[in-house]
Amino acid sequence: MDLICCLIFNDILSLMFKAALPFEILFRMGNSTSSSASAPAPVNQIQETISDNCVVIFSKTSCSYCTMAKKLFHDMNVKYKVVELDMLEYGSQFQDALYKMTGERTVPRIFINGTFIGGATDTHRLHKEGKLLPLVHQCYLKKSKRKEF
Ligand SMILES: N[C@@H](CCC(=O)N[C@@H](CS)C(=O)NCC(=O)O)C(=O)O
Ligand code: FES
Repeated sequence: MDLICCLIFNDILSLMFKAALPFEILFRMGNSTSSSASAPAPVNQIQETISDNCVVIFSKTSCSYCTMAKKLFHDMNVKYKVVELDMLEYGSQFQDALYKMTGERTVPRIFINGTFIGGATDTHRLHKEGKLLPLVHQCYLKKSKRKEF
């Protein structure tokens, strides 16, 4: 799909969703239950999400690169947490926070074991080099060791 078309489509879709969905659902990310006044800053929410989940994909629902990244993990039978930025009222602020944390505000932004590993292209390259699954397994191991104590 043409990238510019994709981006315009992304924005239209995002506006449609924002009009249709109630405020609370749009604002919340993950299991957060706080109201807009007391919601933690995007960077803190991102930190919490990437430390709670071995694989996190910051994505947009209409983005084919994002779909490819999700499919890669799905096909490896690896559970992942997706945050669809175009479904969040403050998705753009999350992208700003991701920019601060990773140097880019593009999607997908993928984290494994709390560490940023790159976008879709980087992730596919890591997979080709046989380096992706070991990163996931490192995280599983770390979490299972924590449970032992
Ligand atoms: N090489 C990058 C390309 C990322 C990219 O250009 N993403 C576009 C969408 S496909 C983007 O995020 N555009 C800005 C936006 O949607 O906010 C990757 O593989 O992740
Ligand atoms: S928005 Fe078109 S591939 Fe990501």
